[in-house]
Amino acid sequence: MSAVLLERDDDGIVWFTINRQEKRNAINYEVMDALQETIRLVEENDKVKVLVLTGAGQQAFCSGGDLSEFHRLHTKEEAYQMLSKMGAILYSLLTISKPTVALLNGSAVGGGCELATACDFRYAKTGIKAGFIQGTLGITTGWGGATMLFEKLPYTHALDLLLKARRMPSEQLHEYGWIHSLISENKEIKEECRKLLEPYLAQSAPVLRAYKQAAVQKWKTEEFRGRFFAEIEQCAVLWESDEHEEAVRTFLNRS
Ligand SMILES: CC[C@@H](C(=O)O)C(=O)SCCNC(=O)CCNC(=O)[C@H](O)C(C)(C)COP(=O)(O)OP(=O)(O)OC[C@H]1O[C@@H](n2cnc3c(N)ncnc32)[C@H](O)[C@@H]1OP(=O)(O)O
Repeated sequence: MSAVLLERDDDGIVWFTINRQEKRNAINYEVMDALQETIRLVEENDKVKVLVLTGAGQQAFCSGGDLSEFHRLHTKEEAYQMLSKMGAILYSLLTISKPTVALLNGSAVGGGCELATACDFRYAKTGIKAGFIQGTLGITTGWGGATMLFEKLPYTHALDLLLKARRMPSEQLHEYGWIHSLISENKEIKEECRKLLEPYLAQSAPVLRAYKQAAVQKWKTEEFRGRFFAEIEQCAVLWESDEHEEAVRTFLNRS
Protein backbone atom coordinates (compact mmCIF):
# COMPACT_ATOMS: atom_id res chain seq x y z
CA MET A 1 0.00 0.00 0.00
CA SER A 2 1.25 3.47 -0.83
CA ALA A 3 2.57 5.49 2.13
CA VAL A 4 0.93 8.61 0.74
CA LEU A 5 -2.31 9.41 -1.08
CA LEU A 6 -2.43 12.39 -3.40
CA GLU A 7 -5.62 13.95 -4.81
CA ARG A 8 -6.25 17.12 -6.76
CA ASP A 9 -9.70 18.74 -6.74
CA ASP A 10 -11.13 20.84 -9.55
CA ASP A 11 -11.33 23.82 -7.18
CA GLY A 12 -7.54 23.91 -6.83
CA ILE A 13 -6.94 21.99 -3.57
CA VAL A 14 -4.23 19.34 -3.45
CA TRP A 15 -4.75 16.83 -0.61
CA PHE A 16 -1.61 15.09 0.65
CA THR A 17 -2.58 12.26 3.01
CA ILE A 18 -0.04 10.24 4.99
CA ASN A 19 -1.33 6.70 4.72
CA ARG A 20 0.47 4.66 7.38
CA GLN A 21 -2.28 4.08 9.93
CA GLU A 22 -0.55 1.05 11.46
CA LYS A 23 2.28 3.43 12.52
CA ARG A 24 -0.07 6.31 13.31
CA ASN A 25 1.09 8.02 10.11
CA ALA A 26 4.73 8.23 11.15
CA ILE A 27 7.10 9.78 8.64
CA ASN A 28 9.66 7.53 6.95
CA TYR A 29 11.87 8.25 3.93
CA GLU A 30 9.07 7.32 1.51
CA VAL A 31 6.77 9.95 3.02
CA MET A 32 9.59 12.51 3.00
CA ASP A 33 10.32 11.94 -0.69
CA ALA A 34 6.63 12.12 -1.60
CA LEU A 35 6.19 15.36 0.34
CA GLN A 36 9.23 16.90 -1.32
CA GLU A 37 7.89 15.99 -4.76
CA THR A 38 4.40 17.28 -3.91
CA ILE A 39 5.77 20.63 -2.74
CA ARG A 40 7.65 20.93 -6.04
CA LEU A 41 4.50 20.10 -8.06
CA VAL A 42 2.32 22.51 -6.07
CA GLU A 43 4.88 25.28 -6.42
CA GLU A 44 5.10 24.82 -10.20
CA ASN A 45 1.46 24.19 -11.09
CA ASP A 46 -0.48 27.45 -11.57
CA LYS A 47 -3.83 25.66 -11.24
CA VAL A 48 -3.11 24.58 -7.65
CA LYS A 49 -4.30 27.13 -5.11
CA VAL A 50 -4.00 25.43 -1.71
CA LEU A 51 -2.10 22.45 -0.31
CA VAL A 52 -3.74 20.48 2.53
CA LEU A 53 -1.78 17.92 4.55
CA THR A 54 -3.65 15.34 6.60
CA GLY A 55 -3.47 11.77 7.88
CA ALA A 56 -5.42 8.66 6.96
CA GLY A 57 -7.95 7.30 9.45
CA GLN A 58 -9.35 8.78 12.63
CA GLN A 59 -6.52 8.18 15.06
CA ALA A 60 -3.54 10.22 13.96
CA PHE A 61 -2.54 13.16 11.84
CA CYS A 62 1.13 12.22 12.23
CA SER A 63 3.17 10.64 15.04
CA GLY A 64 6.43 12.25 13.94
CA GLY A 65 9.49 10.42 12.71
CA ASP A 66 9.18 6.66 12.31
CA LEU A 67 11.03 5.53 15.42
CA SER A 68 11.17 1.90 14.28
CA GLU A 69 13.07 3.02 11.17
CA PHE A 70 15.12 5.90 12.61
CA HIS A 71 16.15 4.00 15.75
CA ARG A 72 18.86 2.52 13.52
CA LEU A 73 20.56 5.93 13.39
CA HIS A 74 23.01 6.13 16.28
CA THR A 75 25.65 8.81 15.75
CA LYS A 76 24.95 12.52 15.49
CA GLU A 77 26.19 12.45 11.90
CA GLU A 78 23.69 9.71 10.98
CA ALA A 79 20.92 11.56 12.79
CA TYR A 80 21.80 14.88 11.16
CA GLN A 81 21.52 13.37 7.70
CA MET A 82 17.91 12.31 8.32
CA LEU A 83 16.93 15.38 10.36
CA SER A 84 18.36 17.89 7.89
CA LYS A 85 16.71 16.10 4.96
CA MET A 86 13.28 16.53 6.56
CA GLY A 87 14.27 19.99 7.84
CA ALA A 88 14.99 21.11 4.28
CA ILE A 89 11.59 19.76 3.18
CA LEU A 90 9.80 21.61 5.99
CA TYR A 91 11.74 24.77 5.11
CA SER A 92 10.39 24.54 1.54
CA LEU A 93 6.90 23.89 2.92
CA LEU A 94 7.24 26.93 5.19
CA THR A 95 8.29 29.16 2.31
CA ILE A 96 6.10 27.74 -0.48
CA SER A 97 4.20 30.38 -2.46
CA LYS A 98 0.73 28.83 -1.93
CA PRO A 99 -1.39 28.76 1.26
CA THR A 100 -0.98 25.51 3.19
CA VAL A 101 -3.17 23.80 5.79
CA ALA A 102 -2.46 21.04 8.31
CA LEU A 103 -5.77 19.26 8.81
CA LEU A 104 -5.46 17.47 12.14
CA ASN A 105 -7.78 14.50 11.88
CA GLY A 106 -6.20 12.87 14.97
CA SER A 107 -3.15 12.99 17.27
CA ALA A 108 -0.09 14.96 16.27
CA VAL A 109 3.10 14.35 18.22
CA GLY A 110 6.78 15.20 17.90
CA GLY A 111 7.70 15.81 14.29
CA GLY A 112 3.98 15.65 13.43
CA CYS A 113 3.61 18.98 15.25
CA GLU A 114 6.62 20.35 13.37
CA LEU A 115 5.02 19.35 10.08
CA ALA A 116 1.83 21.13 11.14
CA THR A 117 3.75 24.21 12.29
CA ALA A 118 5.36 24.56 8.85
CA CYS A 119 1.85 25.06 7.41
CA ASP A 120 0.10 28.44 7.35
CA PHE A 121 -3.08 27.22 9.03
CA ARG A 122 -3.88 24.39 11.41
CA TYR A 123 -7.45 23.11 11.51
CA ALA A 124 -8.16 20.40 14.06
CA LYS A 125 -10.95 18.09 15.09
CA THR A 126 -12.29 18.68 18.59
CA GLY A 127 -11.32 15.93 21.02
CA ILE A 128 -7.87 15.24 19.58
CA LYS A 129 -4.53 15.94 21.25
CA ALA A 130 -1.24 17.27 19.96
CA GLY A 131 2.12 18.01 21.53
CA PHE A 132 5.79 18.73 21.05
CA ILE A 133 6.73 15.70 23.18
CA GLN A 134 10.37 15.58 22.01
CA GLY A 135 11.63 16.49 25.51
CA THR A 136 10.25 13.22 26.86
CA LEU A 137 12.49 11.40 24.36
CA GLY A 138 15.61 13.26 25.49
CA ILE A 139 15.76 15.30 22.29
CA THR A 140 14.58 18.66 21.01
CA THR A 141 12.66 19.45 17.83
CA GLY A 142 14.79 18.04 15.03
CA TRP A 143 13.08 19.40 11.94
CA GLY A 144 13.20 23.15 12.63
CA GLY A 145 9.91 23.12 14.55
CA ALA A 146 10.97 25.35 17.45
CA THR A 147 12.37 28.03 15.14
CA MET A 148 9.09 28.06 13.20
CA LEU A 149 7.01 28.03 16.39
CA PHE A 150 8.83 31.09 17.78
CA GLU A 151 8.08 32.90 14.51
CA LYS A 152 4.40 32.03 14.54
CA LEU A 153 3.27 32.08 18.19
CA PRO A 154 3.74 34.58 21.02
CA TYR A 155 7.05 33.81 22.77
CA THR A 156 5.63 32.51 26.07
CA HIS A 157 3.08 30.26 24.35
CA ALA A 158 5.72 28.74 22.09
CA LEU A 159 8.19 28.19 24.92
CA ASP A 160 5.47 26.73 27.14
CA LEU A 161 4.48 24.16 24.50
CA LEU A 162 8.11 23.08 24.02
CA LEU A 163 9.06 22.96 27.71
CA LYS A 164 5.93 21.11 28.83
CA ALA A 165 6.50 18.50 26.11
CA ARG A 166 3.09 16.96 26.52
CA ARG A 167 0.01 16.40 24.45
CA MET A 168 -2.74 18.97 24.96
CA PRO A 169 -6.36 19.01 23.79
CA SER A 170 -7.02 20.80 20.53
CA GLU A 171 -9.34 23.20 22.38
CA GLN A 172 -6.43 24.38 24.57
CA LEU A 173 -4.12 24.63 21.55
CA HIS A 174 -6.78 26.79 19.94
CA GLU A 175 -6.54 29.17 22.91
CA TYR A 176 -2.73 29.24 22.49
CA GLY A 177 -3.24 30.27 18.85
CA TRP A 178 -1.55 27.15 17.43
CA ILE A 179 -4.85 25.78 16.15
CA HIS A 180 -6.77 28.28 14.02
CA SER A 181 -10.09 26.50 13.55
CA LEU A 182 -11.77 23.69 15.44
CA ILE A 183 -13.94 21.25 13.52
CA SER A 184 -16.60 19.37 15.44
CA GLU A 185 -15.76 15.67 15.65
CA ASN A 186 -19.27 14.86 14.44
CA LYS A 187 -18.71 16.62 11.12
CA GLU A 188 -17.04 15.35 7.96
CA ILE A 189 -13.61 16.88 8.39
CA LYS A 190 -12.61 17.29 4.73
CA GLU A 191 -15.93 18.93 3.87
CA GLU A 192 -15.53 21.35 6.80
CA CYS A 193 -11.97 22.09 5.72
CA ARG A 194 -13.19 22.83 2.20
CA LYS A 195 -15.80 25.25 3.62
CA LEU A 196 -13.10 27.05 5.64
CA LEU A 197 -11.02 27.38 2.48
CA GLU A 198 -13.85 28.64 0.25
CA PRO A 199 -13.04 32.36 0.72
CA TYR A 200 -9.40 31.73 -0.25
CA LEU A 201 -10.35 29.60 -3.23
CA ALA A 202 -12.49 32.50 -4.47
CA GLN A 203 -9.27 34.46 -5.11
CA SER A 204 -7.23 33.93 -8.23
CA ALA A 205 -4.08 31.82 -8.08
CA PRO A 206 -1.79 34.81 -8.83
CA VAL A 207 -3.32 36.78 -5.93
CA LEU A 208 -2.81 33.88 -3.52
CA ARG A 209 0.75 33.42 -4.74
CA ALA A 210 1.59 37.12 -4.43
CA TYR A 211 0.37 37.33 -0.81
CA LYS A 212 2.21 34.16 0.15
CA GLN A 213 5.42 35.42 -1.43
CA ALA A 214 5.11 38.64 0.57
CA ALA A 215 4.40 36.70 3.76
CA VAL A 216 7.38 34.34 3.58
CA GLN A 217 9.99 36.81 2.34
CA LYS A 218 11.17 37.39 5.93
CA TRP A 219 12.18 33.71 6.22
CA LYS A 220 14.28 33.68 3.07
CA THR A 221 17.36 35.05 4.77
CA GLU A 222 20.68 33.45 5.67
CA GLU A 223 20.11 34.53 9.27
CA PHE A 224 16.81 32.64 9.49
CA ARG A 225 18.18 29.55 7.73
CA GLY A 226 21.16 29.63 10.09
CA ARG A 227 18.89 29.48 13.16
CA PHE A 228 16.70 26.82 11.55
CA PHE A 229 19.57 24.43 10.80
CA ALA A 230 21.38 25.17 14.09
CA GLU A 231 18.28 23.82 15.85
CA ILE A 232 18.53 20.65 13.77
CA GLU A 233 22.21 20.22 14.65
CA GLN A 234 21.38 20.58 18.34
CA CYS A 235 18.84 17.77 18.07
CA ALA A 236 21.41 15.58 16.30
CA VAL A 237 23.79 16.03 19.24
CA LEU A 238 21.10 14.94 21.72
CA TRP A 239 20.05 12.08 19.43
CA GLU A 240 23.18 10.08 20.33
CA SER A 241 22.61 10.46 24.08
CA ASP A 242 21.82 7.44 26.28
CA GLU A 243 18.63 9.21 27.42
CA HIS A 244 17.25 9.28 23.88
CA GLU A 245 18.36 5.73 23.07
CA GLU A 246 16.67 4.43 26.21
CA ALA A 247 13.43 6.43 25.71
CA VAL A 248 12.98 5.15 22.16
CA ARG A 249 13.76 1.56 23.17
CA THR A 250 11.16 1.82 25.93
CA PHE A 251 8.53 3.13 23.47
CA LEU A 252 9.21 0.45 20.88
CA ASN A 253 9.25 -2.39 23.43
CA ARG A 254 5.95 -1.50 25.10
CA SER A 255 3.70 -4.53 25.23
C1 LIG B 1 12.49 12.02 14.18
C2 LIG B 1 12.14 13.43 14.36
C3 LIG B 1 11.66 13.73 15.74
C4 LIG B 1 11.33 15.19 15.81
O1 LIG B 1 11.99 16.02 15.19
O2 LIG B 1 10.42 15.55 16.52
C5 LIG B 1 10.45 12.92 16.06
O3 LIG B 1 9.40 13.02 15.48
S1 LIG B 1 10.66 11.80 17.29
C6 LIG B 1 9.15 10.87 17.23
C7 LIG B 1 8.17 11.42 18.14
N1 LIG B 1 7.03 10.59 18.11
C8 LIG B 1 6.71 9.77 19.09
O4 LIG B 1 7.35 9.65 20.10
C9 LIG B 1 5.46 8.99 18.75
C10 LIG B 1 4.98 8.25 19.89
N2 LIG B 1 3.67 7.71 19.58
C11 LIG B 1 2.66 7.95 20.40
O5 LIG B 1 2.77 8.67 21.35
C12 LIG B 1 1.36 7.22 20.11
O6 LIG B 1 1.62 6.16 19.22
C13 LIG B 1 0.28 8.14 19.50
C14 LIG B 1 0.75 8.85 18.25
C15 LIG B 1 -0.18 9.16 20.56
C16 LIG B 1 -0.94 7.26 19.11
O7 LIG B 1 -1.37 6.50 20.24
P1 LIG B 1 -2.32 5.22 20.02
O8 LIG B 1 -3.42 5.59 19.10
O9 LIG B 1 -2.65 4.71 21.37
O10 LIG B 1 -1.42 4.18 19.20
P2 LIG B 1 -0.22 3.25 19.73
O11 LIG B 1 0.70 4.03 20.62
O12 LIG B 1 -0.74 1.98 20.25
O13 LIG B 1 0.57 3.00 18.38
C17 LIG B 1 0.02 2.16 17.36
C18 LIG B 1 1.18 1.59 16.59
O14 LIG B 1 1.88 2.65 15.96
C19 LIG B 1 3.26 2.60 16.30
N3 LIG B 1 3.79 3.97 16.31
C20 LIG B 1 3.22 5.07 16.82
N4 LIG B 1 3.99 6.13 16.63
C21 LIG B 1 5.10 5.69 16.00
C22 LIG B 1 6.28 6.32 15.54
N5 LIG B 1 6.48 7.65 15.66
N6 LIG B 1 7.21 5.57 14.93
C23 LIG B 1 7.02 4.24 14.75
N7 LIG B 1 5.93 3.58 15.19
C24 LIG B 1 4.99 4.31 15.79
C25 LIG B 1 3.28 1.98 17.69
O15 LIG B 1 4.55 1.45 17.98
C26 LIG B 1 2.23 0.91 17.52
O16 LIG B 1 2.78 -0.18 16.83
P3 LIG B 1 2.38 -1.71 17.22
O17 LIG B 1 2.67 -1.85 18.68
O18 LIG B 1 3.24 -2.54 16.34
O19 LIG B 1 0.91 -1.80 16.91
